[in-house]
Amino acid sequence: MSLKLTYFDIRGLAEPIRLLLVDKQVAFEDHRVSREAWAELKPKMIFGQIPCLYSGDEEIVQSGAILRHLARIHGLNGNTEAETTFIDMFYEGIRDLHSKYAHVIYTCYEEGKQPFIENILPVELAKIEKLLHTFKNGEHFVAGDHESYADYVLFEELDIILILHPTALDKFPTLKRFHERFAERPNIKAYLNKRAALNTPVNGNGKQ
Ligand SMILES: N[C@@H](CCC(=O)N[C@@H](CS)C(=O)NCC(=O)O)C(=O)O
Repeated sequence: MSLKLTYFDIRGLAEPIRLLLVDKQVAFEDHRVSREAWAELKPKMIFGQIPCLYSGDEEIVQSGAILRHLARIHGLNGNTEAETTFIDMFYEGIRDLHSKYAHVIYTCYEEGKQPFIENILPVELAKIEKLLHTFKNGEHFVAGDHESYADYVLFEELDIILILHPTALDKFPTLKRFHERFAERPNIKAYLNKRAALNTPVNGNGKQ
């Protein structure tokens, strides 16, 4: 089955999907559209937005749906209903933090960055760290012993938070260790090195 992931040449909402595919060594075309090409493509998209994963004849949009689709296929969606529910819950919690992050990045970076770092980030990270302790004390993966799609989302979120505020995880040792461990996974590490050389922007407006 041929796979093509269409998104802008930024990390944004596609990056956890790319990380999952790279880590699991799933071959895919990493199709990055320019703003000019996007004007033509937009009307053809189901919700007028990307990322879009083309899987054979199937066209899948909505980043969460893409992640869960891949998670079901590659065994990254938990082994029991309770695990799957926990993974989804964890994912949605990170999405909430990401919405707050994206609000600052896209609407009020200059005046909003510092208040976000001081007032919002510690509160949100504390909740996520607490939840990460649920299985195996957070020493392995979100769902305990085995990987899930939420790991890729958590890693990317922590990674971009560290760009915004390099000491953000200093008071959150479990999150910090998770981030360090995940970055050392061989396929992830190779991808991160390649990405660093390309200097892929984090967000669409150049703010990070
Ligand atoms: N809920 C969607 C949101 C997708 C979205 O906001 N995509 C943005 C890029 S991050 C986009 O396509 N922007 C261009 C546009 O709306 O014309 C998802 O999770 O995939």
